[in-house]
Amino acid sequence: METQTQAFNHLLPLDFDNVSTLPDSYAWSTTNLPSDDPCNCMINDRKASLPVIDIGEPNAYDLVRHACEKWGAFQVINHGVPLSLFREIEFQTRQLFSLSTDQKLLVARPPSGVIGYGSARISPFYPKLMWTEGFGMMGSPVEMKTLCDKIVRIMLGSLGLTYEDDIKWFQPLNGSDQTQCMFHFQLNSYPVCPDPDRAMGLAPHTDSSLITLLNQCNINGLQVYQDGAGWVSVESVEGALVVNVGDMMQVISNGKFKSVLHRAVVNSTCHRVSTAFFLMPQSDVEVSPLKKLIDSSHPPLYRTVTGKEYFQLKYKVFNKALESIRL
Ligand SMILES: C=C1C[C@]23C[C@@]1(O)CC[C@H]2[C@@]12CCC[C@@](C)(C(=O)O1)[C@H]2[C@@H]3C(=O)O
Ligand SMILES: O=C(O)CCC(=O)C(=O)O
Ligand SMILES: [Fe+2]
Repeated sequence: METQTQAFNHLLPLDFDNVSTLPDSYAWSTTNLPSDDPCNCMINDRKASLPVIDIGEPNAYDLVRHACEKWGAFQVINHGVPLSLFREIEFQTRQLFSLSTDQKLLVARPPSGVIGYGSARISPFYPKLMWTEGFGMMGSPVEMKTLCDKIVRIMLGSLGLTYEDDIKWFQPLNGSDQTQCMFHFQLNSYPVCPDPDRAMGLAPHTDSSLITLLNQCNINGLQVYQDGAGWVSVESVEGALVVNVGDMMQVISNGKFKSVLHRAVVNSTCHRVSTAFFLMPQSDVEVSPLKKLIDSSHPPLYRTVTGKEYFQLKYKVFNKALESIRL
């Protein structure tokens, strides 16, 4: 049973600025754990490169499809989002996290909320605390909405689908009032860590989104899990965005595209920040495998679920959420 203090710890991050040794509550184990145990923070030095795809290229459809089937993620370039926007977002993110803890706690995220300052929402599912602090908000710059529109269009197109014909609820992302998508914008901060090999930035998880656009801000830390290879570092590419396949995309693609298991590790030399845009269905939207992907030899793998129902499930059974809606 969690003590009140433990429960409280899950909510509010440490004041990382005044810590010279890793507190035990933040010390993860690398010994006597299987390599694929989510609590094993062992950093292997395996390098495999996530595909870097120019979405302006004619063969982008095939490259995106292969990456989503094999990795559940890829890096995108020639995406049309100005570098100046990335730099401005990163500057403001660093300004925010450089505020004093008291100031940041003025906008603390409520225990079951998603908006505001606090520790990762997935903290309660792990025995140790994570070396991170985050700030969540709703909404997103129009450039990111447009890019999501482009990327989802390519992902669906690679399966012979279009969102106009096949996902009624996914309307053009240019502000049309029928759209039933929502955007969660997450800022992540990973302060310099005194003992990074025994700490965890953001523990293994899949995103609940359709897709997530992640900017590593030119400092490595993201790792994706690949069967057979284990944890693989994603080399940060200047100006590129990482595209994660989320749980909702695994559902609508009827399992063709895999929601990528990923985590973030920390370092002892620089304060890393990352920014992530989550493209989500609205709470009342019914999400299910797309009809054109179902036939006599490809039955639906998941039952219909609303956005709200899935998020509630995710924060109840966590990494068993997709399994729990399996048909
Ligand atoms: C829109 C969402 C995705 C998210 C849960 C949330 O409702 C708001 C916070 C999001 C975030 C950001 C950091 C990683 C993550 C796993 C988490 O703990 O909170 C994601 C959640 C998710 O994708 O399930
Ligand atoms: O900081 C990172 O590289 C990963 C962040 C992440 O996975 C998330 O915000 O969902
Ligand atoms: Fe994530």
